[in-house]
Amino acid sequence: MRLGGRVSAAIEVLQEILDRRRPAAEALKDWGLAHRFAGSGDRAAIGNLVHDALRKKLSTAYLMDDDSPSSLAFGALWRQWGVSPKEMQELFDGDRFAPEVPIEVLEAAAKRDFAFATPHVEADIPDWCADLFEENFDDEWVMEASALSERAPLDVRVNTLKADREKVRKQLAKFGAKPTVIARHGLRILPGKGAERLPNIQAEPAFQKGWFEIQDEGSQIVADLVYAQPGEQILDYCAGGGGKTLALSASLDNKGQVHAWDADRNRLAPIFDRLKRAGTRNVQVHAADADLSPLEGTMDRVLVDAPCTGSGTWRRNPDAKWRLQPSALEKRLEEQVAVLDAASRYVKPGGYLVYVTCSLFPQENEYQVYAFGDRHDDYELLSAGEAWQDLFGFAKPQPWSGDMKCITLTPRATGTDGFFFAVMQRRV
Ligand SMILES: C[S@@+](CC[C@H](N)C(=O)[O-])C[C@H]1O[C@@H](n2cnc3c(N)ncnc32)[C@H](O)[C@@H]1O
Repeated sequence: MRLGGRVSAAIEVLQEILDRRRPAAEALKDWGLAHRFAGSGDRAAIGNLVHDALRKKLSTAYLMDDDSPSSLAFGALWRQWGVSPKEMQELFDGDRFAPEVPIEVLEAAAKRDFAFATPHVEADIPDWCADLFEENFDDEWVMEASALSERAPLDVRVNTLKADREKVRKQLAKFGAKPTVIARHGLRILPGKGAERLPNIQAEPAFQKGWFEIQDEGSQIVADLVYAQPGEQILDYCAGGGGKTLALSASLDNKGQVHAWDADRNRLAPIFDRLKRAGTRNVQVHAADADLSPLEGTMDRVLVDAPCTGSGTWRRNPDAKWRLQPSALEKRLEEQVAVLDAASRYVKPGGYLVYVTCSLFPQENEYQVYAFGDRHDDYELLSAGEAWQDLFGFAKPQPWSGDMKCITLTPRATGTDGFFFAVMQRRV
């Protein structure tokens, strides 16, 4: 397919997503099934254009003065892919599958700016989220939110049980992998531009051998900050697919034990293959209906990687940004209260309760931690700073912290997905 056909396809898929509120991944998959002639390069390019259009949906619609799928796709082509209207006309010339280039709209858009736009438009977030971002990031909130509308890199965590960073870097050097700036065992492959796709590194022998896992640098950092020490007993209470379980297990160097549990058995299912590939011998997976009572009051550390809105991951899931409703936030808040209270039972006196989200809303973060402290006077909120200094030093990019205790990672501050981290110690 030529560029024109790809743009037509992206418009068609965006129509499905916006009119029928379908998840982007589903709409793209269906398009691929219905157009089997399209090659993998075509599908990747169409996917890129759709995701880029969704990332900057509001700001592009504002500049184009139109929020139709066509304007969003052309706007993305112009603003994010760097194709000028004139180049579009040249590239589409003689392509019978190409849509007509809205030349006048694009020219008018190039003359407009955000001087009269409400800030959430420039920030590319739903209007009801603006106050939440402002509360978190003060007068930097628009820049912080905008950073969530860029493409995300592909990060991997080197599995120190089987390899070291240099060994894996050499294997992935052909994709431009470089050591992550903060995470100690990470490598980063930068996102491509335009139609370029990220490499399928899971097809690499090094992946099959368990030398690395795909994991955002922010997720690696918060797992490292749990500060699991060899010989300890750790409970990963919301283990999901086991991303952090695997990192914790590597921190323990197979000495001590990680107990992995999740309320949802389907989410836990992939963990078994991943553990096997990683060569971990110290993870005990507990079924969703297992009786965990024998673990009560015995864990050195309990990690609550809580269910949340995921607002810190909007770079990767731009359609989730527009689908999120206040009612979903309310539901997550209730779940977080329940999960923190339940998980705290397993911490031994003197042990640590770690609370993590991939949200950037203070309601899901600091507010939850402070409210937990009000309900449980046997817990004290500690500063994450010492562990940070010990693991990463202070010369690296620094996370946000409003209270000098809890920390928040963001694409703009730390170059990672958005994550919140807090640690509380149970009094002896
Ligand atoms: C952010 S995800 C976990 C991601 C995972 N830790 C990782 O690093 O790949 C949150 C998880 O919390 C689980 N969850 C939701 N409610 C829960 C509850 N009441 N108790 C335990 N887990 C719960 C969800 O099933 C989901 O897998």
